[in-house]
Amino acid sequence: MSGEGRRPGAPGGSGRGRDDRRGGAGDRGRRSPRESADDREARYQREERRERADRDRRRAERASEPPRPPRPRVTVPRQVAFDVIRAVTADDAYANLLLPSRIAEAGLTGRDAGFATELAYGTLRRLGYYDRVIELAAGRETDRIDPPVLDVLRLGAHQLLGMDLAAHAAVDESVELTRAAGAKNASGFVNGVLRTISRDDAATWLRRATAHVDGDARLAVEHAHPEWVVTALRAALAAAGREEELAKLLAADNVPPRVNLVALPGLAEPDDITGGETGPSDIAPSAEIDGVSPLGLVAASGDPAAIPAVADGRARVQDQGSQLAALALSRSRPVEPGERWLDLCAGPGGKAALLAAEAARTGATLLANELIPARAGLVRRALDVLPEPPEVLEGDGRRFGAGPAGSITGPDQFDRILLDAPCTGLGALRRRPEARWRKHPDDVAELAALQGELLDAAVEALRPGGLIAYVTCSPHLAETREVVDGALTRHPGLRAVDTPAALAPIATRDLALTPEGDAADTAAQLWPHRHGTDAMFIQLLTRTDAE
Ligand SMILES: C[S@@+](CC[C@H](N)C(=O)[O-])C[C@H]1O[C@@H](n2cnc3c(N)ncnc32)[C@H](O)[C@@H]1O
Repeated sequence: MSGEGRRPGAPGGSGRGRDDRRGGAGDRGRRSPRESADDREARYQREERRERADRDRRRAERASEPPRPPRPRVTVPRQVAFDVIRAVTADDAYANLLLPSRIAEAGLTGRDAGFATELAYGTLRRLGYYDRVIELAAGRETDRIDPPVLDVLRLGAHQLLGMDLAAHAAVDESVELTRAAGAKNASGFVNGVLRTISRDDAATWLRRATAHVDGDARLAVEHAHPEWVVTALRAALAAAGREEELAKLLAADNVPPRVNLVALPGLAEPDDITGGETGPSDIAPSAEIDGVSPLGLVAASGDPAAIPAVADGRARVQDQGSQLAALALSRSRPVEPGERWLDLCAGPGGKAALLAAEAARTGATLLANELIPARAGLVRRALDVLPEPPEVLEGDGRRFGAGPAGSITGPDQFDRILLDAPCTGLGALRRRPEARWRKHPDDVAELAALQGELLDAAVEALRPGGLIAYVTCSPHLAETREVVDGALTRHPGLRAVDTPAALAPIATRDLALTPEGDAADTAAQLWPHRHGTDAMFIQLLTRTDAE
């Protein structure tokens, strides 16, 4: 029979018999001893049809099954965020400097870039709070957890409690991250701790973390600030008659600021920037006029760096509190042609650029000084957009005035001096997510001493009748009012100028700087929760005598 020759498995063919191959299981392949060759062939065909049908059914079943969950891999935004957090906690990197370059290297854009940013910034901002939750969930102190594993847990805790992401994605990817970070043997621990955290909601964990804690210690846990910072902010608010606003201030520190822009006078007008100029990005970048500075805008869509005026340096990203600080110096009294201005601590040059533009349009001359050469380079770059960029000196600001031998300018040289002093930056915690955990109370005393010496140099370099703006992006009293009080005591000819009154006609709205009934307060303290700015402190001072 022709069929037998073609089918290797058929009896009498070249291969083994079918029954042998099947091991004789079941009915299939069983034949009666008296089966004819035709019957056998028919049976083979039946079996073959049945086998084919079975195969097709199995294939169809496989196709209709829900896809098996792929082995969780770490998504790129999570990996980028973890790498940044690691660099911050292990190598003291600055997240705001590192993250943009890591996002660009990973090719993240749009929502993915925003996701990586929220993961990294949100985790770093609330680091102290997440550590408290991790201790409760793990039943051990965080300093007994391997640092890379602790960072995985912090990132996981933020996804569960700060971002409300799906627990399985947050937990599974954290376990993968643990392996990728070379801590494979801790993956069970990470899984267990994060599953414990995921069993309760954010409000429950907050209640647990703040149980038996009161006062500033409680606010510190609740708003993820070190306790000493809470206490310092309470004192600063109290000095401005606003102690009851402490919780609002702490909450504002945890909200990323809007991107504020300044239009440099004489080079760009705020109206030009809102006027539909389009750049190369897919979402047309735009900005709208808003905020407390007359030169200020707020980025509304797209990448602000792609706004043409920003791309060519005529407009800059700058906090509007910083804008008001520079304008308090340049606009609070008329400028006499030929005035000499000094920016004593200019790096990286944000306020110097604004002052240089103001000087250029009023006939004054600006000199900028910066201690750190690399930062002096940034100042030069910031000033490059001006037709005649001001000179930038490199050196210690304490060399100005009639200071020690080596004084470079002698006394009574300048009509206006900006002293935007090196400080703790406790007023800019919104934009530097890890900063609050890096500062130490000891930093304050050291900086306050330097601030006092720089202010002495500024007083000596100021001509009688001239104007100083003493500015810090910290509201800490030891860096603000106490430095000013010290200088007023040391320099009998120095007078505090009513700074709230000076700012009133400059700002776009009533800043309500002076607390009710305190007409004697000459300082201006801005606040994130009240003004949408960093907590800039501004004190104008003048010399009434020839010292
Ligand atoms: C708060 S920042 C100034 C910010 C700047 N005004 C701006 O708007 O971009 C203080 C600067 O003072 C510099 N600095 C620190 N000690 C200094 C000193 N002894 N003399 C001069 N500059 C100093 C720091 O390097 C830093 O660049």
